[in-house]
Amino acid sequence: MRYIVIGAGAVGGTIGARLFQGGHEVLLIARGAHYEALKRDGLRLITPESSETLDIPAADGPVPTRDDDVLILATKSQDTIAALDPWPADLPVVCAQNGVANERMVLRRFEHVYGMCVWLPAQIPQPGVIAAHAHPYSGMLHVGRYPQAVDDGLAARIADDLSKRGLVGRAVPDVMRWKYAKLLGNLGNAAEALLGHVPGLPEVVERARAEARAVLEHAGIAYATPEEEAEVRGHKVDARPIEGVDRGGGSSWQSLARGAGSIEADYLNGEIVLMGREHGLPTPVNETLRREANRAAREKLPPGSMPLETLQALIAARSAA
Ligand SMILES: NC(=O)C1=CN([C@@H]2O[C@H](COP(=O)(O)OP(=O)(O)OC[C@H]3O[C@@H](n4cnc5c(N)ncnc54)[C@H](OP(=O)(O)O)[C@@H]3O)[C@@H](O)[C@H]2O)C=CC1
Ligand SMILES: CC(C)(CO)C(=O)C(=O)O
Repeated sequence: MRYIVIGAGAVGGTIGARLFQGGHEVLLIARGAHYEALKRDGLRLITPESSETLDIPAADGPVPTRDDDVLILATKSQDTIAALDPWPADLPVVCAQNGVANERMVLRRFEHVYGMCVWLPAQIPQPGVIAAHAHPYSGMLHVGRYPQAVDDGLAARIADDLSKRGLVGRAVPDVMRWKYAKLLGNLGNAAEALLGHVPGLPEVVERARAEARAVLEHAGIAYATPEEEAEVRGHKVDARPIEGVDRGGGSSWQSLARGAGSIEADYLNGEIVLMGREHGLPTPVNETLRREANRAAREKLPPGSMPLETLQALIAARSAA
């Protein structure tokens, strides 16, 4: 089996590197300066304990495919459709992304779709370099068929392959339940990106999560419980410092820091806004975070550019509207 990692950035680069170290055939798909560096110098994987350069094949677009290829999609959600467009629809696709919208988007064109719940803090400190901040495992990955559990053996095989080196893979029958739980966590991404690490951040994040829990409950959507998540916490897949690498924040923070011009908020806070609208529930906190994060990305503002009081006032105005 060959793993083709589409969007070999922070998450895709780590997964590709760990699979490659585990002895699997891997092809990284990247673009721009990151692709040029991967092609020229190989992928440098830095962890809290080690730094290793890996000579993993890379391409900057689609290649002739084989029957035993598996596509691991690791772009931001807003890039899902464009990134998959050139690839043949008969290949299995694993959505190694946050949010809960990608699998359904992908299922429109691809028949064999798998979700992956990604607990894996990482970043691209410079082109060609991936910093994987958790240790001793770089991450924990729950994987399962979407929309329903079909025991075709592939999820179990992928979980085994991931577990060979530096990652914990788990095949599960209910991957979206895990992804909804992770979505609750990622509602803090936009707030962190907008505010930076100010003392008022946890309170804003908790308000966004409380709003989301009410929406999920109303919609009858189950998500993994904190008790179930204990195994994830047990593997300590939270970010640790790496000497010489500054990890300012999570993936949305990184989008602003890079001046990427887009951010994933429509698929994180925006998912709660969408469900709130479908079920007639107000979601002013998530709505404000979604809108303001998009504006900050569009205007290429750096992380932490919004004062807490400004955000609180915008949320209050939205709540009163
Ligand atoms: N970073 C983290 O710690 C974590 C991230 N996640 C989730 O994982 C997913 C990926 O995030 P992350 O790894 O941070 O994102 P990154 O931006 O680091 O990596 C995504 C990569 O995909 C590239 N890309 C986008 N479109 C294409 C395309 N059409 N062809 C080739 N390459 C493409 C991007 O290039 P370019 O920069 O040019 O756009 C970028 O290099 C997101 O859903 C995120 O929420 C989950 C857990 C932790
Ligand atoms: C949980 C967290 C913050 C881990 O890095 C993440 O999922 C992200 O950065 O998007």
